[in-house]
Amino acid sequence: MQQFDTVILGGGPGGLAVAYGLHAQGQRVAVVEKDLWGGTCPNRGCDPKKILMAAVEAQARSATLQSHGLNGVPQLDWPALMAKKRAYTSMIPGGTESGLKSAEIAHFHAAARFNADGSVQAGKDQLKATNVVIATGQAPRLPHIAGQEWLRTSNDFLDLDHLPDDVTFMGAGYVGVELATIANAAGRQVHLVHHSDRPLRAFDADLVQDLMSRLKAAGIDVQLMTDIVKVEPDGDEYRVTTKSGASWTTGMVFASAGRLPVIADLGLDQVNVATTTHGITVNDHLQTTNPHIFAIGDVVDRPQPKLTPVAGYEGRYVVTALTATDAVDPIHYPAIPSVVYGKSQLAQIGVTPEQAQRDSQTYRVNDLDLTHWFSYQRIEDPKARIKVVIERASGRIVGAAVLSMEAEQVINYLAFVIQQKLDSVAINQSILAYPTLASDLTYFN
Ligand SMILES: Cc1cc2nc3c(=O)[nH]c(=O)nc-3n(C[C@H](O)[C@H](O)[C@H](O)COP(=O)(O)OP(=O)(O)OC[C@H]3O[C@@H](n4cnc5c(N)ncnc54)[C@H](O)[C@@H]3O)c2cc1C
Ligand SMILES: NC(=O)c1ccc[n+]([C@@H]2O[C@H](COP(=O)([O-])OP(=O)(O)OC[C@H]3O[C@@H](n4cnc5c(N)ncnc54)[C@H](O)[C@@H]3O)[C@@H](O)[C@H]2O)c1
Repeated sequence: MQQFDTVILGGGPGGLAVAYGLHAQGQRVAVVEKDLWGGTCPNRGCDPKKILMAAVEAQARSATLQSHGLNGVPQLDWPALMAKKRAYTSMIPGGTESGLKSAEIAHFHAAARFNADGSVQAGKDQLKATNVVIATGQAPRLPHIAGQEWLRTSNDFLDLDHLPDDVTFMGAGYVGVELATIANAAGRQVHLVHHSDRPLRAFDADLVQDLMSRLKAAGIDVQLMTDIVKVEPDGDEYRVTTKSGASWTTGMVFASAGRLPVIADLGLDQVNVATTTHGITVNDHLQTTNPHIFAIGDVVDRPQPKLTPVAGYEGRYVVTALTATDAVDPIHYPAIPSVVYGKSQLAQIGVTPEQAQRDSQTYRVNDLDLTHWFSYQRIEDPKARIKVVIERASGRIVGAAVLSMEAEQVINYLAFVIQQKLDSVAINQSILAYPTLASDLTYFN
């Protein structure tokens, strides 16, 4: 039995934020990881996806500038791109582990599980701690259809030696839209199949429709209101069949129909930790139904989007909660930006235009077509639009939804504007380099 102040289950962005934070405060901590040190984001999520996306973005920039004195659109070389991705990801687990080693943070490579006495079993090691933090994340959900065993996931896509000529994505959420965009840019025939009429449900419906039009214009076969019911081998390929009886052959089918919390094998019932189908139940101090066990990041059942910066923020909150001498306030989140990356990026933050329309006494919405604004005309962005939500009483921006090739930058500027409660007078106090995206900020409200 080894004794610690805090044991952390999961060595992803959430768990590592807790481990380093508590270690810096002088706690004896141990972190347990069953698979790849670093977790989903740097190994098989955000970072590898964004490495592939760099080539997609460069290709898109070249394509739109064909009428702008540029000749020729570069082609994606999948093996070379994958080699670049692997050069990055292959270093992550070792680099993360050696970081823990040099910080002298105890770490165990094993699937952790609670024992009935509340200790944590990590392989042959039994770890006893005053508190435990669960940060075990989510894993891809495989829909229950005939031929489920033939479905691949984002983990497979992001490490494919060979990308088939024709691929199908089942589910048009973040993962489906982003990976479909990459496969399409690599010159593959792509089917993006969604079961309802509302892909990317958390985002503004008008802007999602604009994005779907962009995906279709790029040649992606977007099928809404379509249920895939069967996948079966057909020679070297797979045959996909829908509920309406339509069918086609495709090289690979990827389940991009959401992710599920990793909770099944943790022995949570032994330690009185309640869960729902969405994850671990926590209060507004991120404490589970067992007061000595906390949970953070993708594994928790909370309404905040499941994103790396959110996992890190929750990790830092738990560090404060476990080291403060006085009682800490409930967790309060700043406005959280989310971005669906691609040739056209879709981003959102704060009060949504839909919420604003429901409460039009409090908010107004500026729906601006930015396509002909200099910043977007310069790069020949085919469609740039922003809906800015403004609080009537203060005149301040409190939310926005953006579609453009530059949305990831615009949304981060707006994150500062919203967080710092800047009104247009305050923004005008700064001299911002012109002509840039930042210098557009004063015209949004
Ligand atoms: C394809 C894809 C793209 C994404 N892109 C973005 C993006 O662009 N931006 C963004 O912000 N977010 C993105 N995300 C989401 C982001 O990866 C997650 O929000 C983030 O990784 C959550 O961190 P976490 O620490 O909660 O969980 P994870 O990173 O999933 O880490 C949990 C860790 O716990 C380990 N574990 C599980 N069970 C046990 C056990 N019993 N014992 C020990 N260890 C265990 C797992 O192996 C894993 O390493 C993406 C996700 C995917 C899948
Ligand atoms: N850019 C980013 O920040 C980024 C990128 C990828 C993933 N993520 C994170 O990972 C999480 C998971 O992403 P995701 O795309 O897997 O999930 P998601 O929940 O965003 O989307 C899955 C979609 O699939 C649909 N669906 C469910 N069952 C289906 C079926 N049988 N057939 C067709 N469609 C079906 C759902 O209605 C949903 O719209 C996201 O919520 C996000 O937090 C973030």
